[in-house]
Amino acid sequence: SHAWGYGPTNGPDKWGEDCPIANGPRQSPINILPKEINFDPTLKPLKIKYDPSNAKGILNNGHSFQVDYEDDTDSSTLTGGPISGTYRLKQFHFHWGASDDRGSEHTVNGIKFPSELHLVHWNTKYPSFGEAASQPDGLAVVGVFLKIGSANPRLQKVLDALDAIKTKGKQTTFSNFDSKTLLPGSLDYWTYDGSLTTPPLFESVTWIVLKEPISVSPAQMAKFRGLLFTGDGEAPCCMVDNYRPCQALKGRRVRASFK
Ligand SMILES: COc1ccc2c(ccc[n+]2C(=O)c2ccc(S(N)(=O)=O)cc2)c1
Ligand SMILES: [Zn+2]
Repeated sequence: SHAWGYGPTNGPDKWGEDCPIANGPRQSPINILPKEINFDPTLKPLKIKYDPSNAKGILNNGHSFQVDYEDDTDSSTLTGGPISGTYRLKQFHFHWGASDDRGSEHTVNGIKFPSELHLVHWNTKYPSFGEAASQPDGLAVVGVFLKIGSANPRLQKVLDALDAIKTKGKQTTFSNFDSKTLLPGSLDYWTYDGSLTTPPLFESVTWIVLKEPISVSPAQMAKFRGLLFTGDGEAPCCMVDNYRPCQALKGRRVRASFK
């Protein structure tokens, strides 16, 4: 089977052929309708503790780019919020569009943002990320919307590394980066039970989507769009529109940590 992607022959509408769970009961992303969401007073505040020295490298994986973290100790963790126990930061990555009118995976009242950041954490009750990735309580992903505005200085170090990883499979060292600086001022969030938004689409993710976006400038968005889905020597295909459309809620409840 040809590898999955975001094109007309291997995109989200085709993923169900290799991944039947694509039509499962807890798929992501979803459209968030704030008016239909209940404030849940039992939800705790998010507790995020990241150690900048855990940043390892930055990789173009042919679907997005990701910054990978050392995850063999509890030095970069997510606790509190809707989750119980300790989840370790594994990587963060983005999804974005070919133009500013689309690119995010989750939407709010049907509105698409130009990009969405995902910080991926795994439940330390399991021995490794790979083990946790397929468990119903295995992963917790913090989603942050990017909104067009002034240039975001916190993104600059990530963007400056992209020239070195233009094509699929390229990676370079990326050290001493505090991904906490990517978060907005408020940690108010919506949360629901969902899935990975790319194959294998495992229904293993507690989604924690922050209400407040962070800013990104048009010039910074252009840098994301300068990456390629394709590898060296292949006909170049711009890495854009690497987002999955919203999936059916199928009776799931979305909760808010704020009034
Ligand atoms: C065979 O087991 C796996 C497990 C996970 C895989 C994966 C392939 C790609 C991405 N992942 C991921 O880790 C992954 C995929 C999607 C997301 S997302 N966009 O945050 O939902 C996060 C993480 C394979
Ligand atoms: Zn993602």
